[in-house]
Amino acid sequence: MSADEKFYVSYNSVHKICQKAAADILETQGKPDVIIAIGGGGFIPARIIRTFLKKEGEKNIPIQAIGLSLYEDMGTGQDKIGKEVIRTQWLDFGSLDKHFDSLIGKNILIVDEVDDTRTTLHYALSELYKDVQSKAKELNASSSGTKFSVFVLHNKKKTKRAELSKEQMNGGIYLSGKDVDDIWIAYPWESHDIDAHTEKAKAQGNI
Ligand SMILES: O=P(O)(O)OC[C@H]1O[C@H](OP(=O)(O)OP(=O)(O)O)[C@H](O)[C@@H]1O
Repeated sequence: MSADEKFYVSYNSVHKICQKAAADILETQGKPDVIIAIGGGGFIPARIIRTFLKKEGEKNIPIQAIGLSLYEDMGTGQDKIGKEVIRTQWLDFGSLDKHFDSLIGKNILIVDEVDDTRTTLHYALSELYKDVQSKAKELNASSSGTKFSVFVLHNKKKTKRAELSKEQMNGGIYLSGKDVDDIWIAYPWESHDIDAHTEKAKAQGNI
Protein backbone atom coordinates (compact mmCIF):
# COMPACT_ATOMS: atom_id res chain seq x y z
CA MET A 1 0.00 0.00 0.00
CA SER A 2 1.44 3.39 -0.93
CA ALA A 3 1.82 6.03 1.75
CA ASP A 4 -0.96 8.22 0.35
CA GLU A 5 -3.42 5.36 -0.04
CA LYS A 6 -6.18 4.93 2.52
CA PHE A 7 -6.90 1.76 4.42
CA TYR A 8 -10.45 0.83 3.38
CA VAL A 9 -12.58 -0.98 5.92
CA SER A 10 -15.73 -2.85 4.94
CA TYR A 11 -18.82 -3.35 7.10
CA ASN A 12 -18.16 -7.05 6.78
CA SER A 13 -14.70 -6.78 8.30
CA VAL A 14 -16.05 -4.59 11.12
CA HIS A 15 -18.62 -7.26 11.90
CA LYS A 16 -16.03 -10.03 11.95
CA ILE A 17 -13.62 -8.05 14.12
CA CYS A 18 -16.44 -7.47 16.63
CA GLN A 19 -17.37 -11.16 16.60
CA LYS A 20 -13.82 -12.24 17.36
CA ALA A 21 -13.33 -9.56 20.01
CA ALA A 22 -16.54 -10.60 21.76
CA ALA A 23 -15.29 -14.19 22.02
CA ASP A 24 -11.99 -12.95 23.52
CA ILE A 25 -13.79 -10.71 25.99
CA LEU A 26 -16.22 -13.42 27.10
CA GLU A 27 -13.36 -15.83 27.59
CA THR A 28 -11.07 -13.54 29.55
CA GLN A 29 -13.43 -11.08 31.27
CA GLY A 30 -16.86 -12.63 31.24
CA LYS A 31 -19.93 -10.79 30.00
CA PRO A 32 -19.73 -7.01 30.44
CA ASP A 33 -22.46 -5.40 32.56
CA VAL A 34 -22.40 -2.28 30.43
CA ILE A 35 -20.90 -1.11 27.16
CA ILE A 36 -19.77 2.50 26.94
CA ALA A 37 -19.60 3.69 23.34
CA ILE A 38 -17.49 6.71 22.53
CA GLY A 39 -19.41 8.62 19.88
CA GLY A 40 -19.62 8.97 17.01
CA GLY A 41 -17.14 6.32 15.80
CA GLY A 42 -17.74 3.89 18.66
CA PHE A 43 -21.49 3.59 18.19
CA ILE A 44 -21.57 1.08 15.37
CA PRO A 45 -18.93 -1.33 16.74
CA ALA A 46 -20.58 -1.11 20.18
CA ARG A 47 -23.92 -2.18 18.79
CA ILE A 48 -22.38 -5.00 16.76
CA ILE A 49 -20.27 -6.39 19.58
CA ARG A 50 -23.34 -6.46 21.82
CA THR A 51 -24.88 -9.00 19.46
CA PHE A 52 -22.01 -11.40 20.11
CA LEU A 53 -21.69 -10.75 23.84
CA LYS A 54 -25.28 -11.75 24.49
CA LYS A 55 -26.30 -15.38 24.61
CA GLU A 56 -29.76 -16.45 23.52
CA GLY A 57 -32.42 -15.74 26.10
CA GLU A 58 -30.24 -13.32 28.06
CA LYS A 59 -31.01 -9.65 28.63
CA ASN A 60 -29.38 -7.13 26.31
CA ILE A 61 -26.30 -5.43 27.67
CA PRO A 62 -27.08 -1.73 28.10
CA ILE A 63 -25.10 0.63 25.88
CA GLN A 64 -24.28 4.02 27.31
CA ALA A 65 -23.10 6.73 24.95
CA ILE A 66 -20.49 9.30 25.76
CA GLY A 67 -19.62 12.07 23.34
CA LEU A 68 -15.97 12.98 23.09
CA SER A 69 -14.40 15.11 20.39
CA LEU A 70 -10.83 16.02 19.82
CA TYR A 71 -10.44 19.76 19.70
CA GLU A 72 -8.85 20.68 16.40
CA ASP A 73 -7.54 24.16 16.16
CA MET A 74 -6.21 24.07 12.62
CA GLY A 75 -4.89 27.60 12.89
CA THR A 76 -2.32 26.97 15.59
CA GLY A 77 -0.07 24.51 13.90
CA GLN A 78 0.23 20.78 13.56
CA ASP A 79 1.46 20.11 17.11
CA LYS A 80 -1.73 21.55 18.61
CA ILE A 81 -4.12 19.42 16.59
CA GLY A 82 -6.16 16.94 18.50
CA LYS A 83 -4.69 17.67 21.90
CA GLU A 84 -7.77 18.61 23.82
CA VAL A 85 -10.77 16.40 24.42
CA ILE A 86 -14.17 18.07 24.55
CA ARG A 87 -16.89 16.26 26.45
CA THR A 88 -20.16 16.69 24.56
CA GLN A 89 -22.23 14.01 26.29
CA TRP A 90 -21.83 11.88 29.40
CA LEU A 91 -23.45 8.93 31.17
CA ASP A 92 -27.16 8.95 31.86
CA PHE A 93 -28.60 5.87 33.49
CA GLY A 94 -32.07 7.36 33.17
CA SER A 95 -34.78 4.77 33.53
CA LEU A 96 -32.50 1.72 33.60
CA ASP A 97 -33.22 -0.70 36.43
CA LYS A 98 -32.84 1.07 39.78
CA HIS A 99 -29.82 -1.02 40.75
CA PHE A 100 -28.03 0.35 37.73
CA ASP A 101 -27.40 3.86 38.91
CA SER A 102 -23.62 3.86 38.71
CA LEU A 103 -20.64 1.95 37.38
CA ILE A 104 -19.54 0.81 40.84
CA GLY A 105 -18.56 -2.86 40.85
CA LYS A 106 -19.36 -3.29 37.16
CA ASN A 107 -17.51 -5.12 34.39
CA ILE A 108 -17.33 -2.26 31.88
CA LEU A 109 -16.41 -2.33 28.20
CA ILE A 110 -15.37 0.94 26.54
CA VAL A 111 -15.67 0.87 22.73
CA ASP A 112 -14.31 3.18 20.07
CA GLU A 113 -13.46 2.64 16.42
CA VAL A 114 -9.85 3.78 16.43
CA ASP A 115 -7.00 4.27 18.85
CA ASP A 116 -4.89 6.93 17.18
CA THR A 117 -2.92 9.05 19.69
CA ARG A 118 -4.83 7.37 22.57
CA THR A 119 -5.83 10.80 23.92
CA THR A 120 -9.56 10.04 23.72
CA LEU A 121 -9.36 6.59 25.31
CA HIS A 122 -7.15 7.91 28.08
CA TYR A 123 -9.62 10.69 28.77
CA ALA A 124 -12.59 8.30 28.76
CA LEU A 125 -10.95 5.78 31.09
CA SER A 126 -9.61 8.29 33.58
CA GLU A 127 -12.86 10.29 33.75
CA LEU A 128 -15.02 7.19 34.12
CA TYR A 129 -12.65 5.92 36.81
CA LYS A 130 -12.91 9.25 38.64
CA ASP A 131 -16.71 9.06 38.43
CA VAL A 132 -16.65 5.62 40.03
CA GLN A 133 -14.31 6.77 42.78
CA SER A 134 -16.38 9.80 43.68
CA LYS A 135 -19.71 7.95 43.54
CA ALA A 136 -18.30 5.16 45.73
CA LYS A 137 -17.13 7.74 48.25
CA GLU A 138 -20.54 9.41 48.22
CA LEU A 139 -22.31 6.08 48.83
CA ASN A 140 -19.69 4.76 51.20
CA ALA A 141 -19.35 1.76 48.89
CA SER A 142 -16.34 -0.19 47.73
CA SER A 143 -15.26 0.35 44.12
CA SER A 144 -12.74 -2.50 44.19
CA GLY A 145 -14.75 -4.84 41.93
CA THR A 146 -15.01 -2.29 39.10
CA LYS A 147 -13.02 -3.14 35.99
CA PHE A 148 -12.62 -1.48 32.64
CA SER A 149 -11.78 -3.17 29.36
CA VAL A 150 -11.23 -1.32 26.11
CA PHE A 151 -12.04 -2.48 22.59
CA VAL A 152 -11.18 -0.68 19.38
CA LEU A 153 -11.52 -1.92 15.81
CA HIS A 154 -8.12 -0.54 14.87
CA ASN A 155 -5.05 0.58 16.73
CA LYS A 156 -2.54 2.73 14.89
CA LYS A 157 1.02 1.67 15.48
CA LYS A 158 2.57 4.97 16.51
CA THR A 159 3.85 6.88 19.51
CA LYS A 160 0.90 7.53 21.78
CA ARG A 161 0.27 10.79 23.61
CA ALA A 162 -1.17 9.01 26.63
CA GLU A 163 -1.29 5.54 28.16
CA LEU A 164 -4.13 3.60 29.74
CA SER A 165 -3.62 3.04 33.44
CA LYS A 166 -3.50 -0.66 34.38
CA GLU A 167 -4.48 0.33 37.90
CA GLN A 168 -7.64 2.02 36.61
CA MET A 169 -8.46 -0.92 34.32
CA ASN A 170 -8.17 -3.21 37.35
CA GLY A 171 -7.67 -6.46 35.43
CA GLY A 172 -9.65 -5.41 32.35
CA ILE A 173 -8.05 -5.90 28.94
CA TYR A 174 -7.12 -3.70 26.01
CA LEU A 175 -8.17 -5.29 22.75
CA SER A 176 -7.60 -4.04 19.23
CA GLY A 177 -9.17 -5.86 16.28
CA LYS A 178 -6.23 -5.01 14.09
CA ASP A 179 -3.01 -3.06 14.54
CA VAL A 180 -2.41 -0.93 11.47
CA ASP A 181 0.25 1.46 10.25
CA ASP A 182 -0.26 5.14 10.84
CA ILE A 183 -2.34 5.71 7.73
CA TRP A 184 -5.77 7.15 6.99
CA ILE A 185 -8.46 4.61 7.84
CA ALA A 186 -11.55 4.95 5.66
CA TYR A 187 -14.56 3.59 7.55
CA PRO A 188 -17.67 2.49 5.65
CA TRP A 189 -20.01 4.80 7.56
CA GLU A 190 -18.09 7.78 6.18
CA SER A 191 -18.45 6.63 2.59
CA HIS A 192 -20.67 8.36 0.03
CA ASP A 193 -20.37 5.43 -2.35
CA ILE A 194 -20.52 2.23 -0.32
CA ASP A 195 -20.23 -0.07 -3.35
CA ALA A 196 -16.99 1.50 -4.56
CA HIS A 197 -15.75 1.65 -0.96
CA THR A 198 -16.44 -2.04 -0.38
CA GLU A 199 -14.66 -2.96 -3.62
CA LYS A 200 -11.57 -1.05 -2.49
CA ALA A 201 -11.70 -2.76 0.92
CA LYS A 202 -11.97 -6.16 -0.81
CA ALA A 203 -9.02 -5.36 -3.07
CA GLN A 204 -6.98 -4.72 0.10
CA GLY A 205 -8.18 -7.96 1.65
CA ASN A 206 -10.31 -6.21 4.26
CA ILE A 207 -13.47 -8.21 3.89
O1 LIG B 1 -6.68 8.29 19.75
P1 LIG B 1 -7.09 9.70 19.47
O2 LIG B 1 -5.98 10.52 18.86
O3 LIG B 1 -7.70 10.37 20.65
O4 LIG B 1 -8.16 9.66 18.32
C1 LIG B 1 -9.23 8.76 18.28
C2 LIG B 1 -10.55 9.48 18.33
O5 LIG B 1 -10.65 10.39 17.23
C3 LIG B 1 -11.90 10.20 16.58
O6 LIG B 1 -12.87 10.97 17.17
P2 LIG B 1 -13.34 12.40 16.65
O7 LIG B 1 -13.00 13.43 17.67
O8 LIG B 1 -12.80 12.64 15.27
O9 LIG B 1 -14.91 12.26 16.66
P3 LIG B 1 -15.93 11.22 15.98
O10 LIG B 1 -15.82 9.91 16.69
O11 LIG B 1 -17.25 11.85 16.24
O12 LIG B 1 -15.57 11.11 14.53
C4 LIG B 1 -12.21 8.75 16.86
O13 LIG B 1 -13.60 8.48 16.77
C5 LIG B 1 -11.67 8.50 18.23
O14 LIG B 1 -12.65 8.76 19.22
